[in-house]
Amino acid sequence: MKLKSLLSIFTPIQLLQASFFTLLTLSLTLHAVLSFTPTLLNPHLLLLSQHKALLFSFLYCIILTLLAYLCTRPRPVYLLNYSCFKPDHDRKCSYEVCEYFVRRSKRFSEVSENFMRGIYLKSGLGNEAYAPPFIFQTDYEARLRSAVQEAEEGMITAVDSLLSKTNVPISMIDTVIVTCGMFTPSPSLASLLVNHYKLGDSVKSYNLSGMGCSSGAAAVDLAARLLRSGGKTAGYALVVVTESISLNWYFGDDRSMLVTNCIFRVGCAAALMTNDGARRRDAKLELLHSLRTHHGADDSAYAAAYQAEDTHGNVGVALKKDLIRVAGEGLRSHIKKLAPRVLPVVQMVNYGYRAVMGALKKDGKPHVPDFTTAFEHMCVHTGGKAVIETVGRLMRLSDDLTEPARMCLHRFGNTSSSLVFYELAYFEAKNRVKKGDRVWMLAFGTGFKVCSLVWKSLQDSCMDADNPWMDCIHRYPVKAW
Ligand SMILES: CC(C)(COP(=O)(O)OP(=O)(O)OC[C@H]1O[C@@H](n2cnc3c(N)ncnc32)[C@H](O)[C@@H]1OP(=O)(O)O)[C@@H](O)C(=O)NCCC(=O)NCCSC(=O)CC(=O)O
Repeated sequence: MKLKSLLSIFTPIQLLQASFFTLLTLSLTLHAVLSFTPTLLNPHLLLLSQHKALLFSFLYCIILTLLAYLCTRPRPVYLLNYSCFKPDHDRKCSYEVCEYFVRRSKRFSEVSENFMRGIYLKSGLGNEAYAPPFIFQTDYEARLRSAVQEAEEGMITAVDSLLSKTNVPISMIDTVIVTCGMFTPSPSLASLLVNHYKLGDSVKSYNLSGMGCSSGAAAVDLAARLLRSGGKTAGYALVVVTESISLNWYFGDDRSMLVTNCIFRVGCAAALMTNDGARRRDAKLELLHSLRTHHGADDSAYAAAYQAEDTHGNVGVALKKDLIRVAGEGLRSHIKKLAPRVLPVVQMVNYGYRAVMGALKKDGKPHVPDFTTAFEHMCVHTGGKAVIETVGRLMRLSDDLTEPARMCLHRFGNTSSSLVFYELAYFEAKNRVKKGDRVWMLAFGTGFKVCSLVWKSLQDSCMDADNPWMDCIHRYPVKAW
């Protein structure tokens, strides 16, 4: 660690110059030693003296390789901590609340009411996921005000909680990234945070939108890239992953759009990331890999989840039935890229061998490597019952491995891009994460994107006081479907 921080003071050119100088000094020293040593007394030195050119080239290569490794190795990025928003108890959206809202709003046909009831009952959602504030208003009208309220409540609560846990002064935050897929007010939600916390004028803010449920992973990836490119100075990036579903409630009769109403619920997570090596001992996780694959060049993948107007002009997000196939295809191609980065050598060799044999036999059955050898914990995308089932089937994951995803869907619904943090919180609430464990977060997003974050745990986890599972973890796991 000390050597690394010492080396980071120099530019690569200076390091190269230093390596030449070291080589020259070494050569001269060795030459002097060999010239003055009685060769008969030391046969090893005699051998070296006869192959000086070889020896020096060898030494030179070693030094250069070492320097190249140290210069190009990405700076570690840590997740200091994170917080998940848990709305008030009275925002719980039970079956009765849904039924009451749907009937009283008088905005749906009887056929649509029956369809939503059927989907809701089969969805895997329990009675405790949270609805947006407007559902509890008497006029049942979603307005800009309620959408801002929904986003603001989640962001401020999660960030307040995070800052009090991490003891990082506001003044140290130099980057703010907010991701919110479907709601883009002006000024942006990132600016809302800058204003609320009175952040300094040098803060860099980024506001991502329209990127679907994988944008939480994309925001973490962006934060890591910014922190790594920031040179030697220690930086702190606040990443807020939220969604505001108020203005995206669909009032119409298109079935694929009605599915959205049934599974999306309120959620938000805030994470503080840093490249400050001095905070390593306080950090929860270190980011080992991030991988994003975009499958939007394919028309059916692009259209799998799509915001549009229905035939009567009502705006909604259609979750096409084809989404499940698209997610499976995307995942297959994603893990081909992920495998070489994370799998142990033995698994990789086995995977390569099976892939070659499969291609020779042309049996059309792609071999899926055993990712349980690469990760101790998996936060599988909680996009919906069928999404979890597809990931489990495709990757041959046991029910134990998809348990956190199923429980997350049951307790919080599809909270969009923040869902992987709710899953991490589940692992922590169950005290399952130990120091050194590797955690895989896998998220899908409209577009169609597949994103992976691979973390290493830096400490044995325990349940933080603000863990969203705090008051209910004793009841989980339950049978969700
Ligand atoms: C909706 C479900 C809970 C339904 O559960 P089941 O599979 O048990 O039910 P089922 O297949 O019998 O379907 C019940 C009825 O609903 C219809 N149905 C199901 N899915 C439909 C859809 N997407 N569009 C239109 N109709 C649909 C079926 O045809 C059937 O109608 P009939 O009875 O008439 O035959 C599940 O299919 C599911 O989880 N789907 C995936 C949801 C999804 O797309 N999630 C991704 C969110 S997007 C995301 O996470 C990423 C992002 O936003 O970026």
